[in-house]
Amino acid sequence: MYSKKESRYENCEETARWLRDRVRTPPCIAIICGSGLGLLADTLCDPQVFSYSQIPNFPTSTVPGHAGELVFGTLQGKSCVCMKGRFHVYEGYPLWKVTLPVRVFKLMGVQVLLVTNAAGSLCETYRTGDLMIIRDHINMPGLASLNPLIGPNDDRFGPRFPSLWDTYDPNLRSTALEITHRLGHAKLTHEGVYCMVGGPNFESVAEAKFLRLLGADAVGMSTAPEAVVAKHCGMRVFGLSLITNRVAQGYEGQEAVDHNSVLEVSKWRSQILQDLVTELVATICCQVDNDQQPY
Ligand SMILES: O=P(O)(O)O[C@H]1O[C@H](CO)[C@@H](O)[C@H]1O
Ligand SMILES: Nc1nc2[nH]cnc2c(=O)[nH]1
Repeated sequence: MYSKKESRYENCEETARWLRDRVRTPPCIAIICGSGLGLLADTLCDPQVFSYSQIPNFPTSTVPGHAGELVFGTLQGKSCVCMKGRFHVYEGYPLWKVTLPVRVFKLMGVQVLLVTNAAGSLCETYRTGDLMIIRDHINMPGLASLNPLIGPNDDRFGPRFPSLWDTYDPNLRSTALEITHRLGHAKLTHEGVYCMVGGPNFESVAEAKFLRLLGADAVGMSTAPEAVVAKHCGMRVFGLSLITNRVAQGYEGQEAVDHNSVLEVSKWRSQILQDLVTELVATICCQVDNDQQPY
């Protein structure tokens, strides 16, 4: 799971330097696009696109709906990088690799991470197509020692024992809520707890009931490791789930979920999600790190 050689600071530095040598403006905001939600990246102005396969040390995307491209450009005048496709543990990647892009972004000067995902609803009042602003998460693999911070701690990234009580930035959350009201989406927006499971199977009924009892409002197979690593290295984090399906908590009258239906709902609702993220980016104050620090 953990490889000292491959997860070291110098690898992230090499990738960051490779990108920084090529991008016109280093980013101050990073956006990770969830399943089927990559269209946001197409709205960046003055884009520069890199296929993951070109980038040193980067994994490649293997999941439909994750194009496998890094797009640099500006959104609302802010210098951004968008991951059109993320990495998941179920693809066979170790957690340090799943989260490597976040550390690379940190070394490029990113201060704010916006994470989106497709998720199933466990909360009775959420409907398919709703949005959930992530207030907190339950990192199920993390609780069982599958945590991206396991291994020798490199203090250049962050402390050995980071606190996670305020991982999802309260100011970004309240600003996002205001925006959804302004855009007329208040009725379909919730704030709740995202639970990450390893996947790739969707939940059994008993598992879904168990996760609900634990306090989870939505469940997916990503996001928590990225948020943990971003918080560890001092970034502000905002998380947004698109509810693509209801998770069955009974044995009758439920429709089975599959990845195609997840992608269909993402396509249907991606404009709403894009509008919210775009408006949120407009409110974020951050400075482009133009000097070559920290390397
Ligand atoms: O979390 P994202 O990448 O949005 O993808 C979600 O959608 C896929 C299942 O359809 C899983 O990968 C789940 O995590
Ligand atoms: N684990 C999990 N991931 C999802 N991603 C989208 N929907 C779901 C779901 O119902 N369960």
